[in-house]
Amino acid sequence: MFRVLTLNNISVRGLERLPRDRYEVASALSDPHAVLVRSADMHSIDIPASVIGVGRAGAGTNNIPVSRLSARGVPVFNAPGANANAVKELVITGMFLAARNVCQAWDYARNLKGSDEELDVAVEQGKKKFVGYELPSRTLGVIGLGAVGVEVANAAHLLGMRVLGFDPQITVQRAWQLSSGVQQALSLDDLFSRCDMVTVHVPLMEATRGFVNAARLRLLKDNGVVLNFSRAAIVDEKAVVDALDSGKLGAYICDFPTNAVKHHPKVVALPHLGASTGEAEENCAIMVADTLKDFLENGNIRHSVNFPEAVLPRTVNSTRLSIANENVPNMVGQISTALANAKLNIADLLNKSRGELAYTLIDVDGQVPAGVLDQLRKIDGVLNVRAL
Ligand SMILES: NC(=O)C1=CN([C@@H]2O[C@H](COP(=O)(O)OP(=O)(O)OC[C@H]3O[C@@H](n4cnc5c(N)ncnc54)[C@H](O)[C@@H]3O)[C@@H](O)[C@H]2O)C=CC1
Ligand SMILES: O=C(O)C(=O)COP(=O)(O)O
Repeated sequence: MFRVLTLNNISVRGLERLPRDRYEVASALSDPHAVLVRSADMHSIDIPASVIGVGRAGAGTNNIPVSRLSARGVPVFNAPGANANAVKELVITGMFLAARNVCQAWDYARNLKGSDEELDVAVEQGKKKFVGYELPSRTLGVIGLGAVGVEVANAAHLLGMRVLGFDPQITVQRAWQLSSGVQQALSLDDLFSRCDMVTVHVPLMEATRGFVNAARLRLLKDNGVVLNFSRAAIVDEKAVVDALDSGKLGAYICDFPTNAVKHHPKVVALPHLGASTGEAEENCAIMVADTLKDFLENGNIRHSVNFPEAVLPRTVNSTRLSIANENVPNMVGQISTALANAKLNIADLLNKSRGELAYTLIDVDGQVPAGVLDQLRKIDGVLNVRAL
């Protein structure tokens, strides 16, 4: 029986993928094998030693202590692309909110007082304050061309905007998906200096923290717009408020209502709604539950942010060993020697590495005695051994 601890509400459609006869899933249980999480902060909690896998039903993993878990040989999984359409739709909504001053105009209208005839007069007088612009007259810069960024760039291009993209590590898969009408910016500064609107779709990490800063905002066209549906700290909020106050920025549209920005009249701050659609919640939960199940039951690794992709079909009449280890020389040699000394025959083997970590799946004919597993665990650099 596998025990799975949930730290956030996870869509039932996903949890249904973990059959009750083999899985106990609850928001409070002891010695869990795995954790399912959305945005709950795992940095501040003790993750029990029993945990062998963590699944993020979403994209960003900055709420998870990934390097601490890597050192324990624990893969962290996410659900790449599963909520990208939901985020794209809200980003495009945000562009319209900014271009047509929708929130400020709505606020004006709902606060009008008087008879309907008086309201008509106030409407006709007041509407000139909210004159907007149309998207095809503007240039959008998309920073980060991953699952969300590519969708946003393609949609904006279809709306008639000129679109520039910047992502030095774009994958071949995403480059294939990107509309050929999206032009490449050579650097962040190049992008900012050629755009009216900029939207960020990068993970929060040291390299991206505060990289929408005062110097870059100065490069943007006047009355520009910044959209941030990634993470609050990617944007230097003080610089944004200064730019809003000076008129350099016309609007900041974001998913993070911090005290620094939420009351500003030119800010629209939503309560982290990017992935909050029924469809996205289901997609993410299903994808991550399937991934976690295949890992727990077969040791296969897909969609991990710290481990290599490692998928090996199972051999009949064999025991599967999954071994997480440091990526150092002679690990496979030591592992296969230990198995040979125990007169165990290897039927199939897969060894993959990623950065400082490596992962080995081995199908061994017959049963593997517990003593052999203990020997494998004693090999210097081995982080985790399971027999499945
Ligand atoms: N508001 C919300 O509810 C949601 C927010 N997010 C946020 O959006 C982020 C992006 O999500 P996805 O597109 O699904 O992730 P992704 O991993 O598919 O794409 C991220 C892209 O950023 C690029 N990148 C990394 N560092 C960069 C840099 N310094 N400059 C330019 N590009 C860089 C990567 O090469 C990658 O292509 C997530 O990490 C998360 O923080 C994602 C989903 C929902
Ligand atoms: O997927 C992401 O990165 C998100 O930010 C969505 O977060 P959530 O699952 O809605 O708490």
